[in-house]
Parts: sequence; structure tokens; C-alpha cells
Amino acid sequence: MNGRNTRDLTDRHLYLVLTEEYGTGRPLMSVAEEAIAGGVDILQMREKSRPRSDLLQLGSGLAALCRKSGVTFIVNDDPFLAAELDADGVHLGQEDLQTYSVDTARKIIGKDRILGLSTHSLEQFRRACELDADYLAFGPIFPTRTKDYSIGTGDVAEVLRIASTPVVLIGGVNTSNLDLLLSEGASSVALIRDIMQAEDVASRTRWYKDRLKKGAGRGRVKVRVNGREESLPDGNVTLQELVETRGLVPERVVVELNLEVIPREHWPTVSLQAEDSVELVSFVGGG
Ligand SMILES: Cc1ncc(COP(=O)(O)OP(=O)(O)O)c(N)n1
Ligand SMILES: Cc1ncsc1CCOP(=O)(O)O
Ligand SMILES: [Mg+2]
Repeated sequence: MNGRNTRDLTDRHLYLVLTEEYGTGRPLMSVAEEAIAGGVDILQMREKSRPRSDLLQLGSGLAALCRKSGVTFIVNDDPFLAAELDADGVHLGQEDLQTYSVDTARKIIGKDRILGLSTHSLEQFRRACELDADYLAFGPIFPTRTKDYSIGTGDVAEVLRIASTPVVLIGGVNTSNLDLLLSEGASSVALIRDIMQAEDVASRTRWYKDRLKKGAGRGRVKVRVNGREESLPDGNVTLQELVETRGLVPERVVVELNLEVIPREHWPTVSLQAEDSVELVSFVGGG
């Protein structure tokens, strides 16, 4: 129990969810070392199909590495494993809660360890605020290959407003959409691929760390989307991001900006400005 990180995650903003399956074939320990060199704050071991003996071996290596580096170490899904590894905490999703209620998980990990929960809607988030959790993850915000749906950024500002614990945004976060989250007021994100698949994990991690430190505070502009006035971050939202954050399938959408149809190949480079009017016309696939 010596030297465990505290349950207070207020100053921990960058969270890497280590999942070997989504990496580039490098051992997780090496990825973890590089992420730590780049300044990651929290590491999670999320290995779904390894035998327990492997998890114990990998987990004790990661736990020791994190401990000596002052990085918070979280185990996914299994509070018993978290306790056995003397990890800093456990992360449970909505399905995991059917196996371990928050109260049960808390009894297993004890009062000094972190308990993090996944939430996927504003309603679920509201309910989770009543539970004994140390942080709440909200997502998947953007499309991600890990989950078969995404919820967009529409509720992020409200979630951050009502939160009583740190909030970690997860799902499809990348270097192009991070500013969008920051401008909604986000201060913490969790990622798998955009760090694990980076050619240089330490530099990519450092990029996120610096950007998170600079933080929110950009201005917002009013634009009309399908006739409805919305407030979006100034100069940060591209047409590509707008389409993705609405959960639309790009191949089935026509985008009109100020009455002009914008070809799909230009969406990533066209940013919305004040007073812009966008029409997103979605077609249902035919057979
Ligand atoms: C930080 C963080 N947020 C969300 C999750 C997802 O947990 P869950 O919904 O249980 O899905 P799996 O990761 O277990 O497939 C997470 N692991 N970490
Ligand atoms: C585990 C998890 N839970 C919600 S989204 C997600 C995956 C995040 O991975 P990526 O950053 O690669 O989209
Ligand atoms: Mg889970």
C-alpha cells in the first residue's frame, strides 16, 4: 500500500488506455515507458483476452513502473485484479456494473483506491454523479473502432457543468478534434489509438500534454446548422468534424455552406466562421 497515488485526480488530465490489440505490435511495457517519458498522467491496463497469469505478470510490471514514475495505474474491468496488483484503482463500465455494483467494487478495492465509471449519455452521467466514483468517463464522443456508436459533443458542456468529479472524455479523440473538446470546457481526455499507434509515442503524448495545459478559453461563434442557431468554437470546427460529431455517415451526406455545396475532399480544411449557415443533408442508403 506504500506510496499509492491519491484518489484526487484533479491535476491528472492525460489518460492512456493501454490495449495491445490496438497498438503497433510493440510490447505494452515499452509503450507505457514512452508515454511516461511524454508526461502521461494515468495509465490503464485494458487487456480483454489474456489469461489471469499473464495479467498478473504484465500488471505487476506496469504497477511498479507507474509507482516509480508517479503515474496513476488503473486496471480495467476487475476490482479483484486491481486490489491484487495493488493498483491505484479500477475502471468499470455499465456492463461491468452488472457483475460488481459500485458498493461491491468499493468493498473489494477499499477506500483508498480510485473507482472510475463509464457513462454514455447525459442521463447515465446524471445518475453516475450520485455514485461513489472518483472520476467519470463520458463517451464514445467521436467514432472509434472500439465501440459501434458515438454520442457526439452535444452534451459535453452540460456534463462538465453538472459534474461533481473529474470528467474524462473518451472515444476517437485525436490531434484534430482535441481543440473542439477543449473549447467545450474539457480538461481531461483518454485515448487508445492516437497515442498507441503514433510512430513516436513520447512526442505524441507530449503534444497532448502541452495542448491540455494550454487548455480551453477560445472564443465561440454563432452559426446556423440546419436552420438552428448553435454556438461553436471559433475557427476550430471543420465541416468534417461537424459531420462526424453529428454521428452522420460522411458518404451519405451532402454539405452546403452558405448555399454552396462543398465537396467531401474539402471538408477537413474548411472551418466554420461566425454567421455561417450549414445544411447537412443526409441520404438513406438504397438497395
Ligand atoms: C477511461 C475509460 N473510459 C471508458 C472505458 C470503457 O469501459 P467499458 O465501457 O467497460 O468498456 P471496455 O473498455 O471494458 O471495453 C475505459 N475502459 N476506460
Ligand atoms: C474503451 C473505450 N470506451 C469508450 S470509447 C473507447 C475506445 C477509445 O479508443 P480510441 O481512443 O482509439 O477511440
Ligand atoms: Mg469494461
